[in-house]
Amino acid sequence: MEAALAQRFQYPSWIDCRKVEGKPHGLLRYSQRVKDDKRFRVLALAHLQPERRNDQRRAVSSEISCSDNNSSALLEAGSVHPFGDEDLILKRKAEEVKPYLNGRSMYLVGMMGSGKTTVGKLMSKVLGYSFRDCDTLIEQGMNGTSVAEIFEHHGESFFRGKETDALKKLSSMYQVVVSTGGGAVIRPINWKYMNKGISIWLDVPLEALAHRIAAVGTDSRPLLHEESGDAYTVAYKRLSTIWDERGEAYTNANARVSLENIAVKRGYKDVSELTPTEIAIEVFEQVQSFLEKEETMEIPDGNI
Ligand SMILES: Nc1ncnc2c1ncn2[C@@H]1O[C@H](COP(=O)(O)OP(=O)(O)OP(=O)(O)O)[C@@H](O)[C@H]1O
Ligand SMILES: O=C(O)C1=C[C@@H](O)[C@@H](O)[C@H](O)C1
Repeated sequence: MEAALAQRFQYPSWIDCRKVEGKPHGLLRYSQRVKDDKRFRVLALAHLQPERRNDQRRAVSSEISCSDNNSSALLEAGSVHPFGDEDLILKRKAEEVKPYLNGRSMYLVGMMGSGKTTVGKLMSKVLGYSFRDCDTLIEQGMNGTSVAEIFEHHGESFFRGKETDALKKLSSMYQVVVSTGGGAVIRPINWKYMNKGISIWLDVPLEALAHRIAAVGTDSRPLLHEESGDAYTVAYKRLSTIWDERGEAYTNANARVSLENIAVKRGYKDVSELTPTEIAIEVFEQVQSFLEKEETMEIPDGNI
């Protein structure tokens, strides 16, 4: 019965065995002959249990085989967490990416409630970067006046000016993970500042955003605040209008992290199952892809 319920999935990929040596859990153990080949194809077959355990990881049984052009072998069969210890994976991912950042800061962009603060704090911790929240910086610069009060007493355009000033200041810093305000993407000048670092768009479905915002209330989010209606419906309607106005602007980011894509990749039923750590891992994956593309686009010296 359990076997019938189990989901089966495959994740074949080319890997460099120098990268997997010493991975935790002792799962990827290769013979010296295979190690000497350095690059080979690994096919991992895993059986996902449909239910999550308390520790938020899925227990699976797995078979890992590898092959090169001439031969193939079953390397390991046993029980494994396919995404392992997420905290450790996140730490390793950060260590992998960090040397290629050259100290550049990371700017998280996305709609209100997309997780920029939550994910950004995790990223800064594993990178050893500092974390800055652009809204908080604006509030501090106004002697603690809240964003909601700034909107109420001075209007949105005054706030946008302060937001640009804050981004300008942040752009002169290195090794910072910045959680930008949801509307930072609408002014082209802000991109000039964010482009000093690497920008990442957290792309979260509106339904999920509305659920999150309904759960915490709209008091601190003046653009979503309305008098009547049930919290989810009000948030969803306002988010839809805002999305129509600025959805396109988010695509200017250097990298996109789609929660729907991660959920599909991990075999989850929807994005609500994703933990902030899993999202942060994907952020580093997408940053890595961006850096690889950036490198191939660099013009070699002397060819200008
Ligand atoms: N992966 C997640 N799953 C469920 N809830 C989450 C997730 N990430 C963040 N949240 C929750 O959603 C809410 C918004 O998160 P957060 O403050 O990090 O978003 P934000 O993008 O910084 O929002 P804003 O731009 O409005 O300040 C918080 O209550 C947070 O706990
Ligand atoms: O989406 C927006 O326009 C905003 C998002 C918040 O982070 C704040 O910057 C402010 O409430 C405006």
